[in-house]
Amino acid sequence: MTTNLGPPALSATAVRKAYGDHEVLSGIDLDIPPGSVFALLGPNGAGKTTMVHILSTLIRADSGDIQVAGHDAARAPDAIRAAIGVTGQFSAVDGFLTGEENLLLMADLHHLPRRERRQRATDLLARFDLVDAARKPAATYSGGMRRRLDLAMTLVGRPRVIFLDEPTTGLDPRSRRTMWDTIRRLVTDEGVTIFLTTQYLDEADHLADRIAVLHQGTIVAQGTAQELKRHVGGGHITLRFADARDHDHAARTLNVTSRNDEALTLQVASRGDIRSLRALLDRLDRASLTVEELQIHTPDLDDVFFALTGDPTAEQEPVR
Ligand SMILES: Nc1ncnc2c1ncn2[C@@H]1O[C@H](COP(=O)(O)OP(=O)(O)OP(=O)(O)O)[C@@H](O)[C@H]1O
Repeated sequence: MTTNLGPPALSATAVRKAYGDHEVLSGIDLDIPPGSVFALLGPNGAGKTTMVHILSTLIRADSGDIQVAGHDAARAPDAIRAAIGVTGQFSAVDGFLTGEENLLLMADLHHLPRRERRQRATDLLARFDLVDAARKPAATYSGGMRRRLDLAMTLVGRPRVIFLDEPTTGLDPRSRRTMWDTIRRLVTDEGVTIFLTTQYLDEADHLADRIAVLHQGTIVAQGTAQELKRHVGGGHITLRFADARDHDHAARTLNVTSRNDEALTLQVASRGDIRSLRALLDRLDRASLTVEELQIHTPDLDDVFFALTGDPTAEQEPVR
């Protein structure tokens, strides 16, 4: 849910970064409202990690303007660092320490007062469902518990913007769902802004209010999951006929995108909405053609991703 209060939590204008003559980011613009989840999607090597490193002030862009949590990256990188949390693929969890000790250590690093430090650790252990494991070494934790502890440690400093670099890579489906719920709760309960990079399209679909697809250094599409799916197309209806004559007649009557004479199927481009479905069925009725089976394929983020990042067979249409 986008609460859209005040100025953006994060904005980038014309951000460029090159390593030698390899331009990794060629003019990136982003505008992320507070209290929302933003997902940056892109194939390997697209520049996602570079973008996160620039936004979190770990490295500097060659040019462009960046504002995070109201601070300018060039003028006040320390203020940005104080306002953000970053959990990456390399976790900050120390396996020799217990979950509680890891949190207390983090509280010390943030110079929390003595009483507050213990209270914060206790609250976070409860919130991240780690109370039973609090006194056990983190090395004994499952992958999902470790990720939750890592995220809890990030929250010790009460960040306003959190960068999550592939937060569920390597987790089993149930742990991924728990992690998704945890991330969404952070946004609804505390109004933090999440900047997520992921290689999982369903993760972006499930979590993100807005998604940007990064490809070869530029953002080739940006919008809600629904907007991206609508613009890219790729939806179709598959019709299966019992009778070869009906199949052939329908193939000549309808505007088909492909036909299979063995399976007696036809594919018709469609967004899968009720109006176009009714129009299709009316046409079949008027021609007295009997359809044995009908399947609707609505475009998913896979279609979007492949259309934009290089499946040569996919339909392509620029999106903004
Ligand atoms: N320090 C560096 N020096 C030279 N080239 C670099 C450096 N860091 C990144 N690159 C190059 O920049 C490109 C983008 O890398 P980046 O890690 O940002 O991509 P990514 O989208 O995060 O990919 P992945 O999902 O594989 O992590 C790659 O071609 C990479 O080789």
